[in-house]
Amino acid sequence: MKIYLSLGANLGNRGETLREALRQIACLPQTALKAVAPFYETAPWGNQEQPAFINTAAMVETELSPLNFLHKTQQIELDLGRVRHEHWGARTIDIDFLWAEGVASDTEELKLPHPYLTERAFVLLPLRDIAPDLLLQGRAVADWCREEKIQQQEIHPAAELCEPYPLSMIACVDEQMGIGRQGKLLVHHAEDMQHFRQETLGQVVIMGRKTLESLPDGKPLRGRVNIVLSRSLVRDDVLICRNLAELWALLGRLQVEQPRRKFICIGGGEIYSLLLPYAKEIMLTKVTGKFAADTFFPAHEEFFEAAREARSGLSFVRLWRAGADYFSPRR
Ligand SMILES: Nc1ncnc2c1ncn2[C@@H]1O[C@H](COP(=O)(O)OP(=O)(O)OP(=O)(O)O)[C@@H](O)[C@H]1O
Ligand SMILES: Nc1nc2c(c(=O)[nH]1)N=C(CO)CN2
Repeated sequence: MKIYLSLGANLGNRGETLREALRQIACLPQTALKAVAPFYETAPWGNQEQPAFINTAAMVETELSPLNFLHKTQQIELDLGRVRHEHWGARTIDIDFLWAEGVASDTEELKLPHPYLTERAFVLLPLRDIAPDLLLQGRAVADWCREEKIQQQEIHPAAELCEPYPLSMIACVDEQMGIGRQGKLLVHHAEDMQHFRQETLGQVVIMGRKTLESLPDGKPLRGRVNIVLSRSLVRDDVLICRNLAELWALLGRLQVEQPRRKFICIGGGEIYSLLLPYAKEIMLTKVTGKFAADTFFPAHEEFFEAAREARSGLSFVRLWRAGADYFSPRR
């Protein structure tokens, strides 16, 4: 069954809370996350004495019953720290059911379609991004969005990543998943250098301090936006993020500037481990042999092999996170 959801947050790290909620929804049993709308910054509706919200919409396909699915999303709300609960008031996270295929319900616990579905721009505009033709009371979502009372409500694209898994990773590994020894790559393979260049050129690369220092002359990579995750580094030829919250804020701004750029993590070991939970794609170059590495690429059982190409004695493997094949329209 298809279910459309509305998600909102106006306390804490709003964007990351929404992405975490989406990741948890994508992991629910018998459920696939199929579409996620861009995130919007929205003025509070109802009680206006509260901070602005970030809102989005999502579509899942689930074999769970609507009530069972509702209980699961309520548990996710609790896990993400939703404590205070006043009607139409501030919240860390709110997950509302908007519409479920073939289901009408009018109990206290579950009202479907959602009673205010056609009243609120923060619900309708994200929904239009993923389901413009969905019929609500006989009218398409895109048509509802043209209503004057919807047009008057304050809502703007948010400078936020909307994809729950926004990152790619690229690495060259030996047979033991080793990536380096004593701060250096295990092998230098011209074909792999060419592949790395091709995959990263024009994109945004994210690395740790040690990886930056291991680049030729310790300089940033040309033709790419270089981001370094480091608590202490000070220099002005790269963008520096002190923690993940700063990284998400920076990537959100970069995505607004140029929506089609990829965010590619290029290492090293600690940064791969830190960022793997947010990756949807891994590009691994596999080298035959064992090179006594002291640094390794982390375990990644939640990924499956989507493509493989053998060239010049190397295997170029593309892995994809299971369940991360959702659609996310670009603005
Ligand atoms: N379509 C629905 N989606 C989510 N919760 C619903 C729905 N219909 C009824 N409920 C019930 O509403 C309660 C949650 O209400 P909540 O306080 O989140 O509403 P609200 O978000 O403040 O208001 P609104 O639903 O108008 O946005 C839960 O107990 C839930 O069982
Ligand atoms: N902009 C905006 N306003 C709201 C929201 C929300 O998600 N976005 N949720 C509310 C509780 O239902 C009340 N008001």
